[in-house]
Amino acid sequence: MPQHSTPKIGIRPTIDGRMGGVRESLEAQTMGQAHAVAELISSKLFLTDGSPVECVVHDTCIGGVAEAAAAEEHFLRERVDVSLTVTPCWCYGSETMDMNPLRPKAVWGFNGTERPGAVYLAAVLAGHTQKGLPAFGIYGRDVQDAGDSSIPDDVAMKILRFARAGLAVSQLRGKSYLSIGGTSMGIAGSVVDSAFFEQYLGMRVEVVDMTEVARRERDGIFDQDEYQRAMTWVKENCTEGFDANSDDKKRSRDKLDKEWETSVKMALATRDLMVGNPRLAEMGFHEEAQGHHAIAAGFQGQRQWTDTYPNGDFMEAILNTSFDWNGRRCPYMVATENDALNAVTMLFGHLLTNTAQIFADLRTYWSPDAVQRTTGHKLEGDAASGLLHLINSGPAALDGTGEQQVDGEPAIKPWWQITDEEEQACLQATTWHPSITEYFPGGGWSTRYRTKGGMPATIARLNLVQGLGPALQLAEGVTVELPDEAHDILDQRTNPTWPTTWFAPRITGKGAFRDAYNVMNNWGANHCVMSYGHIGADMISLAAMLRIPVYMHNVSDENIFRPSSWNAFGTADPEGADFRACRNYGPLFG
Ligand SMILES: C[C@H](O)[C@@H](O)[C@@H](O)C(=O)CO
Ligand SMILES: [Mn+2]
Repeated sequence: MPQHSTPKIGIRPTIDGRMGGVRESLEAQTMGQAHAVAELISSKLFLTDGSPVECVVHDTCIGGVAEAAAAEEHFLRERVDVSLTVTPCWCYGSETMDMNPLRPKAVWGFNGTERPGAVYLAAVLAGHTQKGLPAFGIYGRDVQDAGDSSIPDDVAMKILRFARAGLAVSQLRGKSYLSIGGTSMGIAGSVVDSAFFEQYLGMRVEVVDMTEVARRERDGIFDQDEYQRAMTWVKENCTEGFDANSDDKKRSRDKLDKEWETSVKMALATRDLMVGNPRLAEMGFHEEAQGHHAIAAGFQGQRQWTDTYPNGDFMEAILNTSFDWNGRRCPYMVATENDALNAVTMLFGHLLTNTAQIFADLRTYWSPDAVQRTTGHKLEGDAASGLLHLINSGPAALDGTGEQQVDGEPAIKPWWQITDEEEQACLQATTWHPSITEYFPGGGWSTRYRTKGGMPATIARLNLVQGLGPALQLAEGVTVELPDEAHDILDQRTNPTWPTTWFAPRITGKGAFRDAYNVMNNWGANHCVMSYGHIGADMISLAAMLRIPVYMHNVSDENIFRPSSWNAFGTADPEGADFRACRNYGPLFG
């Protein structure tokens, strides 16, 4: 099996190059600042496999171009895909700067006045702006004393936001999106655009026909032992719920049992197609064992597959979840209906948080009046402006039940922080139902749950706009729990065999956030992704690194952190400036 390296963050301590007093007096402080930043990042940030993020501090301070070149060679050897330059003092701007065009970069200039770190920061950022190499500038609000080795909170917040976004870029780069099948029911997001993946994400698109999944099922090309274990686990942990089909559309028990078997095999086959499996090599399937190096995938399903075979609901739901019969593990990002643009949005959310993502249709905006008319319930508090109904067959991770906890509140956690009890609670809050035969003639098992209320969450969507390119939209808000009776009335109007999340966007009174109706009305497609937490600001930093403008968000101005050159495209209207800056720079890998 091929081996792959993990991305690292490079720390560049830059220094005033004048020897004979100035440089020597600053060496210890500059190196100390670099190590403090490395320590901050490695103690707070983790890769998706749960390992702490490694930082590479260049072994010498960088006082001029020879040392800058040595740092670059060092970073290329170590797979440093993200760089953070730190300094407390004046340094020679264009001689010390990181000029690698693909590497997201930031500069922290110490806010002190004994030595002019902020003057260097401004000078080097001017260089970055002038040369078309955007860099994030970090300048603490309050002056620190020369000997102060601490990292102020506002600086730490920006360092971590930059690092999270930069690591997301580096984890995308070089990977594949695996399109299993083609376009589903005319959904534009599943018209997979290779050029977008290549130019904006540094990824490639791999395509396999859905018949490959059928072949693996037919010929038993999956780990047979694992399959047995998975079936036992499913019988113990996946509780069957009601069959919502009319009597003439109900499928026989024998057929339903076979659908379970196929569903589990589909999960094994899809995962192996994405990331490979050494067990397949032991069985003689050496090519299959390698997989497609996919960090995300999509399964067309509807209609050609689902008209004949069980749908992808179990496969998508379980792969997107943070655990299965093998215990807790990193969730795979698998989009239903092969909606590649939602898959990318899931990837953004996942790489920024290490958590499972909720893929959903944005089915309905329920106004307070409509809810009151149909249920008698009055929406109040977070829901006063109305609710968005997130629901879809299949791919919403079981983590979306909200049965994990942070500080006693419903949450979705990185897979390595989830406890046995929380895993069990997610499974128990979920029931599995025979899919609706009229929609899915080939059958399959759909998940049903109801997300707990009170979770801070962000919904997002990447759209492709002809003539403009990609554009991201997002809305921070909170999940809402309706009283049982009201929930049931609204749920029964839809497909009650699918998971439901009631989401209330945070209303700002401005633009698309005048009210919840306008959030729905301005959504760019049929799908969205819900991520745990308020991650809009992190998404905005990530989008800027990739030169993807964000056209609708409710993140407050103080939390927006983009490369400093964005300011030169206009400061009064940051949303408009973002479009101009992204257009000016063009796609990162294009
Ligand atoms: C069953 C239906 O075809 C649904 O899958 C459909 O409404 C969608 O999810 C569209 O995104
Ligand atoms: Mn859908």
